[in-house]
Amino acid sequence: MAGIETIAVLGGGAWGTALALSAARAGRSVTLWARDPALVAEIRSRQTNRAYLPGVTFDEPLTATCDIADAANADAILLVTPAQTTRAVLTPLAGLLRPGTPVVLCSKGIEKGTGNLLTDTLAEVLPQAHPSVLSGPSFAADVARGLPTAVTVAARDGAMADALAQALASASFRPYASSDLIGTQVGGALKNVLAIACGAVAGRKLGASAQAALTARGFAELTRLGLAMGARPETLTGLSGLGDLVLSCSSTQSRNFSFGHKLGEGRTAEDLLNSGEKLAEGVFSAEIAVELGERHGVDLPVCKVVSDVIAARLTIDEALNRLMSRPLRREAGA
Ligand SMILES: NC(=O)c1ccc[n+]([C@@H]2O[C@H](COP(=O)([O-])OP(=O)(O)OC[C@H]3O[C@@H](n4cnc5c(N)ncnc54)[C@H](O)[C@@H]3O)[C@@H](O)[C@H]2O)c1
Ligand SMILES: O=P(O)(O)OC[C@H](O)CO
Repeated sequence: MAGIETIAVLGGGAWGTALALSAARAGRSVTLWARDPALVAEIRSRQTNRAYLPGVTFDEPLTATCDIADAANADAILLVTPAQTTRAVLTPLAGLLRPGTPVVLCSKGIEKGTGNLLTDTLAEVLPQAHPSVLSGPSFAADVARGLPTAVTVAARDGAMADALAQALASASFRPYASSDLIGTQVGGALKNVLAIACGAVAGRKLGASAQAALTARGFAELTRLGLAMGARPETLTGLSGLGDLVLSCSSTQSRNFSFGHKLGEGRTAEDLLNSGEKLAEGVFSAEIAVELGERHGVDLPVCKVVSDVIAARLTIDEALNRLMSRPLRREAGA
């Protein structure tokens, strides 16, 4: 397999910019596509992205463009826009992408309306692409600053996953290759929903014991759904599953945890969404995760209460009562 030298990153937000910087540090030639001409101008003139990565000056030069056609000929494309925009962002590449080009989905979510994992959407829009996923415990601000990070990079074909890991690896960024596309995506999508639940527990001041219990029971949900959908157990206990769950369920740096924290303090989801809160993917994935669970015959009680709280069908206290009054059961057979 030929080496991956040129990389196009689609998405000029926090994670897209951080991954572009990280790939440049790894020695790749990187083009960042963003839809906002003002941001592209800022990157070209100042090598900064002050709105999404305040305080970070790029240590490696990035080429920026507003024309998505400039991305089509790269050896690999990283898609890093919000999960619900995946279809719209990929569609213009349909007639441009060379067969076999790896498209690495770096967003974490499930497509509303279809219940698709993002690789299913990719297969519908760009069937010629080689489907790949990057996920794991990694805050954009940490990666942008070159703090040590490890992630999972999965591709349909293990040799492609190895090539992508090789291309993205640097002294501070360590990808582990995998061929489990399903497991890698289920972990990233569900941890966002579960982080909202843990944030709400913290915001409602229910205690560290409750937060740990919810993290563990959340992991049981993530595992049940992942296995029912065909994930490998070792992926679910790896970086993109348990690793990312632990990070997001314990840190106020997580936007999903932070969103939940504000719910716990009494704000409503509608109010938060209307007041320009930062992107919290779990808000959009919660309901569809519950639907996926129903489709696969899997019970997801924590995701269900998160979905109900977001839709204002339940208060935080009612959610707690619902979880605590469920019939007792054996832990292993849950
Ligand atoms: N920020 C992180 O630490 C982090 C880490 C890992 C994964 N992720 C995932 O990466 C994805 C993106 O997150 P982010 O942190 O970069 O979000 P962000 O809010 O910082 O940036 C999102 C970017 O997407 C752009 N965008 C929105 N809609 C678009 C559209 N229709 N077409 C083109 N561009 C559009 C916005 O202008 C913005 O530049 C999410 O799925 C998130 O879960 C984020
Ligand atoms: O800020 P969050 O909650 O979107 O989390 C960012 C990353 O997904 C953490 O791995």
